[in-house]
Amino acid sequence: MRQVERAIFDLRRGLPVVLRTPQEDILIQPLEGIDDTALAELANTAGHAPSLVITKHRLARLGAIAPDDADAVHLPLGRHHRARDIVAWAMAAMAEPPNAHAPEPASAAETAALGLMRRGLLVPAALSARVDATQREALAALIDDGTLLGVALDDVQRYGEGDTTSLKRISEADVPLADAEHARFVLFRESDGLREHLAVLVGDPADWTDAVPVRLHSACLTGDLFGSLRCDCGEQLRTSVAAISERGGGILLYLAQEGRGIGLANKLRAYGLQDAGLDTVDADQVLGFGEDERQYRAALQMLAELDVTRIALLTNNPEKIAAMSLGGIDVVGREACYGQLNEHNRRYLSAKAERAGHWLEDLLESPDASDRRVPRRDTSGSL
Ligand SMILES: Nc1nc2c(ncn2[C@@H]2O[C@H](COP(=O)(O)OP(=O)(O)OP(=O)(O)O)[C@@H](O)[C@H]2O)c(=O)[nH]1
Ligand SMILES: [Zn+2]
Repeated sequence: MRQVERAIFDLRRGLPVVLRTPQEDILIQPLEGIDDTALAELANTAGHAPSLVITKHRLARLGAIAPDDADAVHLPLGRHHRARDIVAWAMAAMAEPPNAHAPEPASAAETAALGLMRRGLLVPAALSARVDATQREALAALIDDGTLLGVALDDVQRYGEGDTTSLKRISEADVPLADAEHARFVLFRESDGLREHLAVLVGDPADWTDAVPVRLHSACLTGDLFGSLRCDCGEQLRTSVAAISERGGGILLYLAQEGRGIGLANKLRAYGLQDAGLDTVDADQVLGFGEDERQYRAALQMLAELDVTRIALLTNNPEKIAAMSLGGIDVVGREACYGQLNEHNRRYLSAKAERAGHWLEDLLESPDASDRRVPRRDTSGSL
């Protein structure tokens, strides 16, 4: 599995990697940062022009449908195609590849490669080239001398299942907070080392109520740390810690899911697209992402490790409740958790309500949004 982790790092550096099957070798290169030289080199190493691999979300954005509901498709390219155009076809708002309406389902290797790129927080779009028989020996030499990394497709497909991303409890300490003086931070690391998540334990677990108040908070560097007005995250973070403390203690899970799981680099790209007129869901789709790429496996593992099985969630997001329930957690209560509405985040919050079904009506319809900042007991709804 370490080869797979190395492959993610090579892809993040913009380097091609070779996915190997008993029948063939496939060269994969992320589209981010590609230029004409790299494009020509890829074609020469493989012995022919590559294809462009994009997700079904990107294809939908181009107005086409993936055959057989495939997760990804590939579009053959010619040697005359330029890197700049190909990059635009994969991730610009208004650019359409010439053959978008005749996509072929991506091969297993191509689909697996996009999975690695997501794990590496890259735009899920790649160049792929099946290595020609005439080039196989030369390619094997490049792998042998360390120029290229070769990874078995089998390993890539098994990666991410089970053990590779299971959490280890690494370290912990008391960290008194302005909103909860009695707080303890417990850090967990995914076993491949790529992501770290925090459990912030508020109060003394012995005093917690039977249904432990829990907030699942997805990281938002811009909002949590800098107080960005584009979203409501920073205020949700602070008010939920205060609310948990007021309710006798509980847990805030700070999840490494920046940008709904697409990463900070892509969130900033998505912000650029939103400034050009798209809403938060469409902007992510332009980049090839689904409307919410988050998974809650880490949260479930942390709750299990902390021996918590019954919770009251502070959230406006029905998906979080569904994810916990599906994972075997008894969600016995739900409480709203609002930030403050302002002219910069109104559109974002409206899109969350309208497109993703978040329960934000009270906030969006409030004549004076500022009275909605602190989550209150009386807003708790039945499930
Ligand atoms: N892709 C993308 N992510 C965004 C955008 N604005 C905020 N985010 C991210 O959205 C996530 C918000 O997470 P949470 O605060 O857990 O919120 P939520 O899903 O709205 O659910 P609740 O707050 O629990 O109701 C964070 O990871 C932010 O970084 C955006 O415009 N695009
Ligand atoms: Zn935010």
